[in-house]
Amino acid sequence: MTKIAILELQHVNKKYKTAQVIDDVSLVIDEPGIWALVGPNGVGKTTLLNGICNIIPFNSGKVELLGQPNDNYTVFKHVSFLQDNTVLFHYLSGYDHLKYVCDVHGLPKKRIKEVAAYVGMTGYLEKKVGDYSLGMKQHLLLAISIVNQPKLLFMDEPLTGLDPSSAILVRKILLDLEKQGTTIILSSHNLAEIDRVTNQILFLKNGKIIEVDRENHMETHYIFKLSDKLSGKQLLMASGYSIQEENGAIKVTINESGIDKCIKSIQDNGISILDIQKEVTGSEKLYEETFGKRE
Ligand SMILES: Nc1ncnc2c1ncn2[C@@H]1O[C@H](COP(=O)(O)OP(=O)(O)OP(=O)(O)O)[C@@H](O)[C@H]1O
Repeated sequence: MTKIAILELQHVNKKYKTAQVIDDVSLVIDEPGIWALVGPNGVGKTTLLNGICNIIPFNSGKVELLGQPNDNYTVFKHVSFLQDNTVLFHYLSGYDHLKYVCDVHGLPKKRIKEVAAYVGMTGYLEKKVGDYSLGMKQHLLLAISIVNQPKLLFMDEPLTGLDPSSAILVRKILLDLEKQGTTIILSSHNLAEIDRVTNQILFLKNGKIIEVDRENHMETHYIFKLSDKLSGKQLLMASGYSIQEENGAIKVTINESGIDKCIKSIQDNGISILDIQKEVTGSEKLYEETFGKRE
């Protein structure tokens, strides 16, 4: 039996007047997971997502979502798209928006409060959207896009206007959804957040998709807080580890496979590890290699 792709693009094109924004793009995603769609301002990320979700027509080419053509609207029972906040109605409350979407999907009313609590917007659910801040609108957009527990979720800049704690919450929600089997394709300029949620990046450049598996390019760092920073630093340097000092902690750049040995060598020298945090980086370097340095 042939496997049904989660998302399949066949030779899609989009031209605005003379500008070929999407140029003969083909892509198959057939494993669940999170993909980041990345590229400089104006490169065509929103155009691509809008075309995929049939908000605007491509000039040519074919799109299939969960094995169905994207003009078969029944597929949108399982596919959601978090667009920018211009899709919201200022004279309606968050509750009104969610009620409408629940009615469309045939979901019970209790789902409204459930999803509002999950995205942290219970406190302003009844307020009119016209009185929402940018971040509050973003929470509502997120609630709308996940209320139906989609199998495939497109997100255009889901982190816009979010304070750090909201960004952390969104990260948790993305990882929860991924665990539940939702495939997420999100456009974002926030490379540090992307590093925290996925290895899989789709760069958009000159109308073409460049697929990158960051696994081969990522760097793993462990940030140690030690009982004796100076001795720890000397020990790690003498053992040949690549280290940096950062806010009173020592950051060691090391493969995951080498971390146990590193921890043991610190402890064997009588130094206590007070805290240890893992950080993965890599997409910024790849971005610069693909598009040049950001100003
Ligand atoms: N309706 C339209 N008519 C004409 N040109 C358009 C239209 N919509 C977008 N464009 C142009 O297409 C290009 C891609 O725009 P798009 O909004 O898709 O980029 P983006 O990668 O999402 O940008 P950003 O990161 O700034 O959100 C831009 O040059 C933009 O000016």
